[in-house]
Amino acid sequence: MNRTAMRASQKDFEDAMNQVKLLKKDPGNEVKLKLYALYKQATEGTCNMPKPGVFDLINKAKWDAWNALGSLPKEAARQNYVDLVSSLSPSLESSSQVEPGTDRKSTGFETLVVTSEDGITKIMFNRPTRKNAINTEMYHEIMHALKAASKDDSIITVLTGNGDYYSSGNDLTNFTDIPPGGVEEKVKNSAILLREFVGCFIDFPKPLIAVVNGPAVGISVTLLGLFDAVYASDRATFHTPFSHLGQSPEGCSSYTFPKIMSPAKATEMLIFGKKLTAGEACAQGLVTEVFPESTFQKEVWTRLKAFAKLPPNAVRISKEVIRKREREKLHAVNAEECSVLQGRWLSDECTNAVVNFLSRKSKL
Ligand SMILES: CCCCCCCCCC/C=C\CC(=O)SCCNC(=O)CCNC(=O)[C@H](O)C(C)(C)COP(=O)(O)OP(=O)(O)OC[C@H]1O[C@@H](n2cnc3c(N)ncnc32)[C@H](O)[C@@H]1OP(=O)(O)O
Repeated sequence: MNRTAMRASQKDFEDAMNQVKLLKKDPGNEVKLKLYALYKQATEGTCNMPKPGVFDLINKAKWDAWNALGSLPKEAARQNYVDLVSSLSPSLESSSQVEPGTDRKSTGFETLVVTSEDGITKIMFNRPTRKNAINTEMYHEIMHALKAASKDDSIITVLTGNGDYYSSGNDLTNFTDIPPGGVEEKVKNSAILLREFVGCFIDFPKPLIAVVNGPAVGISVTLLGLFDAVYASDRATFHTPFSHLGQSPEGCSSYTFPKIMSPAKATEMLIFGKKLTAGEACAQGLVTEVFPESTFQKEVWTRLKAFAKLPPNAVRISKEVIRKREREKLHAVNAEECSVLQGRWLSDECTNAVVNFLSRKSKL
């Protein structure tokens, strides 16, 4: 069958939407407007929105692109969308062969489920049997997903966990995979990876929201200081046992935590490893609001959907105004924390703690 005779299925269309997020190169504004217009036409039909005002430049450009499609049928728009994405990414057709049972919305990710709807991109940690511990692949995939989310049509981005944990932090088996260059090379590369990873959170341009569905440990806690809002189930706990692990604070927490919760309270968490309940974390300002587990998902997602209806430009510009003064400082803190951690990872204190965990002699 030639392409014009083909009709893209809903599955092809969803695959194409996911593929757009994985594009390595920004396709440029003109193509992005075409994609937007075809997507709206395919999902909602003929443009039925009021024309935005002349000063709302971005939304006016989007409206113009959608309106220009006139009464193009939904099926044709869907096919044109798939064809356009396919022309941007030659690998689309082969990657649409997804293993049975794989969540189609997360095509391309091994450790995450990434979905985008109602103006919200949701990045869900998806290693529930490992308590969503972050292995090297997951560090890379989170960075990839954040970069895609920063450029997509969504208004807000949400991180959450699949299963009973939000995340148990760094996967301690990351310490076991020593390359031919030896442990020094491993430590150096790990510090580069960590710095780049945390940098993605510092620079993220849209509101970043954590939906903390259960216990959070280590780096998954420290990063919360870089989020714009943190909603937690009353089942969640917040634990940064760095001294117990022979390590030191990261994720800019050496700077953000004393500011958020006072130096003394930050000391209890970051040096003495005090585990906070969700209520305590809220009282300290790390968590925005706590919800009962029984209504957590419903209440939080209702609220987030309302946030995602706000005018996109106002939301993005407001985040920039609030965050920009601190960005340079945060990058400097991040660099210093990573440099200190390199030394810690080579210490006997750290080695012993990791060996004890991996040989099942210790748990938090
Ligand atoms: C030199 C190279 C360094 C490379 C580093 C790269 C960049 C790192 C940057 C960040 C640095 C550090 C920050 C941190 O995050 S420190 C915090 C690290 N996390 C932990 O110490 C948690 C360890 N886990 C536990 O203590 C427990 O598992 C738990 C979380 C309290 C849950 O206990 P549980 O009884 O409810 O469940 P359990 O049976 O233990 O867990 C199920 C299986 O999952 C495995 N698992 C859980 N968490 C981790 C983890 N963080 N790392 C590796 N594996 C984990 C657990 O072992 C179980 O597996 P199995 O069924 O026994 O095989």
